[in-house]
Amino acid sequence: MSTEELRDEQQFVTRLYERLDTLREQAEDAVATTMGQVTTGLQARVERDVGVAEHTGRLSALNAVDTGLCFGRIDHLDGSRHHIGRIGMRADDPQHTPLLVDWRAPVARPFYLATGHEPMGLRRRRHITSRDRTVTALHDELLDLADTTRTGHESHDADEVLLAALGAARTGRMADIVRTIQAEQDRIIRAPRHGVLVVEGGPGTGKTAVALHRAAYLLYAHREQLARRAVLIVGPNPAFLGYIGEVLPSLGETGVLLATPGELFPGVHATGTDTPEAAEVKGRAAMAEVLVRAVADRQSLPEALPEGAGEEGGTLPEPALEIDHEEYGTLLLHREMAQEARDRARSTGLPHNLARPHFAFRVVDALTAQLADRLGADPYGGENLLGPDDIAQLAKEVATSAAVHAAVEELWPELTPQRLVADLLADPAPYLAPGDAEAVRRTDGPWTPADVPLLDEAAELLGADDSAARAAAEAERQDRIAYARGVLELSHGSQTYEFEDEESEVLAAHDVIDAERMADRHEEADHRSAAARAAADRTWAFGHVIVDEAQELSAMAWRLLMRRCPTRSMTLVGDPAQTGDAAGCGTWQEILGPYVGDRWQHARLGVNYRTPAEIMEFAAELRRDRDPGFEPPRSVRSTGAPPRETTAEPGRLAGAVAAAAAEGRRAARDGRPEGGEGRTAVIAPARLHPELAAALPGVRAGGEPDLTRPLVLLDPRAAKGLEFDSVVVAEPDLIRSASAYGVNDLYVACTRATRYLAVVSSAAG
Ligand SMILES: Nc1ncnc2c1ncn2[C@@H]1O[C@H](COP(=O)(O)OP(=O)(O)OP(=O)(O)O)[C@@H](O)[C@H]1O
Repeated sequence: MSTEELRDEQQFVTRLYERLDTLREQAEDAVATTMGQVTTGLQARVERDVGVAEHTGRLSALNAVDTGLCFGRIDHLDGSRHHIGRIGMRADDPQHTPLLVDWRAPVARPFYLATGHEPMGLRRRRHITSRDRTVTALHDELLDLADTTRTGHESHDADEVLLAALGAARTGRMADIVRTIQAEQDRIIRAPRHGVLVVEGGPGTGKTAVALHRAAYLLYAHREQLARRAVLIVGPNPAFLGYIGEVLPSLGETGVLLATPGELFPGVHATGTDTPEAAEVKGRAAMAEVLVRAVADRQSLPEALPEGAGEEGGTLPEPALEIDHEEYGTLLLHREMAQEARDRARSTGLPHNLARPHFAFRVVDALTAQLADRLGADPYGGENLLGPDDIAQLAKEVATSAAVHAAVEELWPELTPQRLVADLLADPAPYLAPGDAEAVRRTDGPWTPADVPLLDEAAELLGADDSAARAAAEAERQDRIAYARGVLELSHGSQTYEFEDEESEVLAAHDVIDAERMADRHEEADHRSAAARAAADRTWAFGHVIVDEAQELSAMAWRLLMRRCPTRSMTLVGDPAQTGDAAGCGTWQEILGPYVGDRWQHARLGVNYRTPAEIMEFAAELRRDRDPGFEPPRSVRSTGAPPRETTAEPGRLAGAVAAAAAEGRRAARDGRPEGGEGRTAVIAPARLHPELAAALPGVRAGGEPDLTRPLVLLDPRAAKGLEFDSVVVAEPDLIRSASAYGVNDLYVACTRATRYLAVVSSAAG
């Protein structure tokens, strides 16, 4: 190995870290100075907030990229070269010479795509491996086959760096793949932002990794728009979100909201669970229609008055609502009057709560006319004796009457989504077939994830009368715009935090933003990040939405997500063979057709980077019972070790699982020159957890699993999207056949391991 090359590279990397430290210090100073500014007046506060947000954003990006700051170099045929890293950096010289190219910059692309066949102008590609700030290895690939110069670091296996990454001990937290993105993945990561892109691929093909790197890429390429509108990433459960939560920060990106579908209705914590039947019924597209009917049914008409009631003291000729006006005595709201008011209110096309004032207005109008007839009637049969002023006064007295308010409330109540959905679930019989109604009936208990799309749909149908709040917000915004004009002058010299590669310009604020957009940015700086504000706002429109495990979402959940993304700029990743939830939709066309017709793109990933070939073949065989032609993705590695299948004596399951887990932990640890004990998971049906937890060291049953512990116990559904060095699957037949699971869940469970899989069944007996 050429020590000279290594030394030169180390010198360069040391220089990069020195520059990083300087930039960091500058950002820290800038944060401290800006925060310490004594401000008086709104303009000064806005200026300070803009500054603090800008500097803290830059500082957190700089803090996050310390590990593996620079990981590659490309040498061009013309003799020029670029170092590739997590962020772009320029030297502190008058020319701002580029030092490090951001991996997302177009200049960096050949690092990921060039091959001997298509070298893209490259002579050589170098992978730089470091530990902390020390360069530990170089791997060079020669792309110009005519080149005879050698560095002594030529890699004999082009996949050496990739295989080392794949074989590394797992930590319970997903790592980024920025050093080793493969060509098929790179094309998806950098696909255009607009439109819907579906990424399909079997287990371990990098769908999640690609989706996260795509988010980072889009935030880089469209920072202005996406920083303001934020990116939403939807994942199946909280454990999964915890598992992927560090990838984007390690790429210097924080403007992203991670959420499960059950977390997308602000103010509601969906802690309950549904039976599979209930979740399936609640997820059907037909529930949207059910909610429309439920709302319409709450816009009611007067029923016949009881015998003896009414003006003449006898049965009324038609149904009417009796209203005891505080001053004028009994008023009668006839069914016909109410119907007319209801028709007019409905014809506005407004949501229920917003149409309510229209209904109330008509009712007041009709009752005023009734009262005027009564009070102003000419005993000699002439015209009504009341003038317009008298009638206006009467209308006021009708409109402010508590009794009239109560009548309006009875016929057209103000509704909250929570009340509507709770009432519907308590009494679903009028809307659903008997079996379905039985499945969803619930009179109390916490909200469930499947309730959330119903609540959101209900919120759409009901609307909230927030006109006063909106008017106030708009007035405030106009103020900010006025002050932003002043700030733009002041920030003449400030730059966005693209201190990047040579492709991107160094943009001064005044070049790219006008006062209005600046005002919006100030609003963000004022309080929270766009992602935090988006989390609290049901009507937020995200700049881009990424859905992982997209095959799990119900039709109702899709309706919710589409509302959050009116531009339909979305990336959906999933694998229909891993669908567990009965509410999960059918084909992509069925899912997307109602929203975008056939205008969506499809990309497929075909290489499994996680699961060794032997384990993958075993898992695929499980599916072939049902689907004889099933072909899994091709594994990039093989270990030579087939999965271990053991049978426990009756009553000894826990002991056998514990023994397999202990062996799994050894397998996770052994033969690692770089150290690390790895992670092991026992995946078993939830009802076995108490018994198994008692036999597994340091493991608890119930609660959110802590994936950073060396050994965890998981339900098959909770294992979705995760990975471990070693996995023990307990009672596969139970997973395959239990009503709560199915063969897809067993397939998911068996494809989580990077090294070792054991399957433990109880002997029949
Ligand atoms: N190019 C790559 N370089 C290094 N590691 C990679 C690469 N692509 C994928 N991996 C690794 O492969 C593993 C599987 O990736 P990921 O979880 O994204 O797959 P997936 O398709 O979402 O799987 P599943 O559908 O089973 O959840 C992860 O450890 C990921 O880091």
